[in-house]
Amino acid sequence: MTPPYILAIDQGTTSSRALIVDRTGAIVGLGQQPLTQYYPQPGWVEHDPEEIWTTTLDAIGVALAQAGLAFGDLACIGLTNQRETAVVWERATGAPVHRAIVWQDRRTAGICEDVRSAGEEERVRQATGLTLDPYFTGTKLTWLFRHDPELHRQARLGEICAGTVDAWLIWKLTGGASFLTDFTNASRTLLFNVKRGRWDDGLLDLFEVPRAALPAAAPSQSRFGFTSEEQFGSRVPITGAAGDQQAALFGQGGFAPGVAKNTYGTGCFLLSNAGRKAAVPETGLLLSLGAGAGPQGPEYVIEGSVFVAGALVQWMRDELGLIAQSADIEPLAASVPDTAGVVIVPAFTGLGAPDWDPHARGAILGLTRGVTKAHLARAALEAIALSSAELIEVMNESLPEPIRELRVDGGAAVNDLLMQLQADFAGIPVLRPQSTETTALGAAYLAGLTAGIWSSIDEVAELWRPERVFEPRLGSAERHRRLREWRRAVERTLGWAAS
Ligand SMILES: Nc1ncnc2c1ncn2[C@@H]1O[C@H](COP(=O)(O)OP(=O)(O)O)[C@@H](O)[C@H]1O
Ligand SMILES: O=P(O)(O)OC[C@H](O)CO
Repeated sequence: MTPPYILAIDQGTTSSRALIVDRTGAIVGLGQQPLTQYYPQPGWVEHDPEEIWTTTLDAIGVALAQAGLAFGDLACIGLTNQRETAVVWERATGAPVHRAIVWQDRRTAGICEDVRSAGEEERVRQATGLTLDPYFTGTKLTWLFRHDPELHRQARLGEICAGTVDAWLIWKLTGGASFLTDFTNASRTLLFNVKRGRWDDGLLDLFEVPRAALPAAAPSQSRFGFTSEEQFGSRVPITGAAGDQQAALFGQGGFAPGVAKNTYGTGCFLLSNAGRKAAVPETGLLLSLGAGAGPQGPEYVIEGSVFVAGALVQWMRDELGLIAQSADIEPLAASVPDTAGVVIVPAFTGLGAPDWDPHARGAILGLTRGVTKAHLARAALEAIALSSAELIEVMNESLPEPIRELRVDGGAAVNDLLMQLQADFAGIPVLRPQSTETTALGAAYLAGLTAGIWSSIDEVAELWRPERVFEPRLGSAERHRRLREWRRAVERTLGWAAS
């Protein structure tokens, strides 16, 4: 253990985690607490904001105990979080007024369609870099305010705070002293102008979100305040914050254009550093702000988000009972040489990039009498790899140079078969770093750079080391055949739930 120590908080969709990172980038303590998922109606997904906070606190306690450190031993804190999820609370008391509406929640598909019918899609896309989809925070706030006019009135008066999970946790960590969000999270709200780097008044009007309810936005490497002495016994500075996918790109050394990473968690998030050019892709991908924004101005990322990846494995485990643990999918899938023609499209919550169809629903195609659960397991891993491979092809159209290698992380990146399938279907090497905790490391690097623990990006870049490289083994013709078959399968799921 090499001091100083950084606390990296990684508040994810399914769990809250805390990691203690030392000067060498080693993880010397780790705490993790699962988070309850609420599904009040089909297509709705909620979290309890208080539980987001208490699980975070518990995870911090476990991480510190494991490292043998006290809270006061921490030099600084870096925060990273599930993005887009909307949290609304009372400014006076800090009490949440509603459950958090999670990024996966589809309840605002109708609101998105109304905005689209009003001809506003292109204006929204050019200002925010995002597509009109229930995924993003903006329409979740529209929904909350429409459903509670009194809340809307209070929000206009500045009595309500509305933000993403980073804003909520910064507020809680600082005992209500800081109401701040970072640029990367703000760039996922549909309310933030990514070209101007500020909230967009026209979009606030369009989505009926009062400016008085929103936090101030700051670059990821900023001073976000100090922890409350009353709660923690010490004032530790929060010196970095970023949405988890931008943090992961940073943790993967994605400091310059051309580096791409894919995170395999609940969903899959493919991000590529796009440098300082703010061109919105035309191909169903998103333009967002990157964590590397510094004094020279903002840095952009191009992103393709797949909503369901590891969640498909979870579904096979929890709902179908095909496996006992997520890791069991690998030997089961490896017990057969192919899927026997089965293709699974896990459009459980609609489809993200590049189709953006909230009405798509999942399908298992190509079933025959001989299909076993092993074929289904293999088809599940192939679905994760094929959806990402297709996104790489699409992303290449928006990049000056095609992606040459893919850096990977996230809970499902430990799956060797999945990584091999990814290399095969993408046709490029897949590089898995020694530490797949790149999201938390990204937050730690951001915080440590601001606090002066590392003096430059170059110093941080040296901490990234590959653990294993998966080389592509599939011929080009077969690879293209599989991608075409995947596209045919996806097209069968589009619009399914629309009528
Ligand atoms: N060995 C494995 N093979 C495939 N999927 C896995 C494996 N281990 C975990 N997963 C999946 O990875 C996801 C957890 O990854 P994680 O990065 O912790 O997710 P999140 O940050 O979205 O909560 C779960 O959906 C789980 O099913
Ligand atoms: O919590 P994760 O890792 O599933 O990531 C969630 C993403 O930020 C959603 O955009």
